Amino acid sequence: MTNILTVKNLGKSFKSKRIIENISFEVRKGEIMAILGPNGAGKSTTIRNIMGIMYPDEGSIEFNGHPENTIPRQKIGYLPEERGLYKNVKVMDMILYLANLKDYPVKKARERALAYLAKFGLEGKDKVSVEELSKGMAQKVQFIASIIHEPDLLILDEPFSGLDPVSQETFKREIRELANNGTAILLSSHQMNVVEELCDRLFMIQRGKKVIYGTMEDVKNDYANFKCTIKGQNAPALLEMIPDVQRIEQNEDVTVLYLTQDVKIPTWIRQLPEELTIQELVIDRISLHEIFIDVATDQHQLQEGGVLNA
Ligand SMILES: Nc1ncnc2c1ncn2[C@@H]1O[C@H](COP(=O)(O)OP(=O)(O)OP(=O)(O)O)[C@@H](O)[C@H]1O
Repeated sequence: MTNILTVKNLGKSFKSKRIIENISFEVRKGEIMAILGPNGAGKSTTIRNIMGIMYPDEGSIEFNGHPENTIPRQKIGYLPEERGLYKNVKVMDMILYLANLKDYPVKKARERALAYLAKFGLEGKDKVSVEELSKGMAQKVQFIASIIHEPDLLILDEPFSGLDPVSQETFKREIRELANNGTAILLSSHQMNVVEELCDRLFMIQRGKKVIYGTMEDVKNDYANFKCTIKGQNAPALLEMIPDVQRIEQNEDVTVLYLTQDVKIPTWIRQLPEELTIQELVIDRISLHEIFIDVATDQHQLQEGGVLNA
């Protein structure tokens, strides 16, 4: 697949503090790539460097074959983390103003804006001023503004925050459709269930450094260890006898045993102590949400270098 964006060995410091270090990844045509990490990990700093809002101290950024200083930024769409639209301007004027900044034909932008407003349930809001919109409505308008000019690369920083579940579904559908039509999408989100469902690949960053990079499938295969949930009153001493357990969590009569990476489930089940009280038992893999928590709290034993091949 064609690389639309190539980020190589990006590094940035503020004063003497290293914020991001050796960040390298690609975003390909037609894919949804997630950039994930705990608060303060360096996601927005990475995005701001890509957008040319700040300049990297080290490394390079290439977009569609263009090096950093010649990137045609009108082919990039950006929904920033900080939402901001001019308050006393009409919705349509706002969208057309932003389309014009991207050198996009006004007539075409108006047609697209009306179609998108209708798609997002905002028919008739084109003549309303931005300050009359609810937070979710304003976010939809800002999303429309970020895609109005048919960008090749779309960068979405926390696109789902503040949206109700129905609007989240609408956004998810639209983002998938844009990718299916060839847009390369880089998306930052803290909602792991949405990321798991929507994204093709992910890049996880912690304290400014890459910790996981790969397809959703590879990440799940390599990091989503099995966990066993047992319902029944069991003494900690008995649970601690069970082999291949990395961590035990107990909450009243529910115990979750987090298993080590290469455990063979049929063999493991046969080793469970006879005395164990089992009213219910479920074995499944941990979710991306749990992988994230493990990585962010340094509980996961990452492989050497901690990185998958993307
Ligand atoms: N202009 C700045 N000056 C100094 N430090 C900064 C500046 N911008 C960001 N930082 C620091 O850089 C680090 C990374 O911040 P960044 O906003 O990139 O994180 P993030 O991963 O996007 O976090 P969040 O999930 O909270 O949005 C933080 O420690 C932050 O305090």
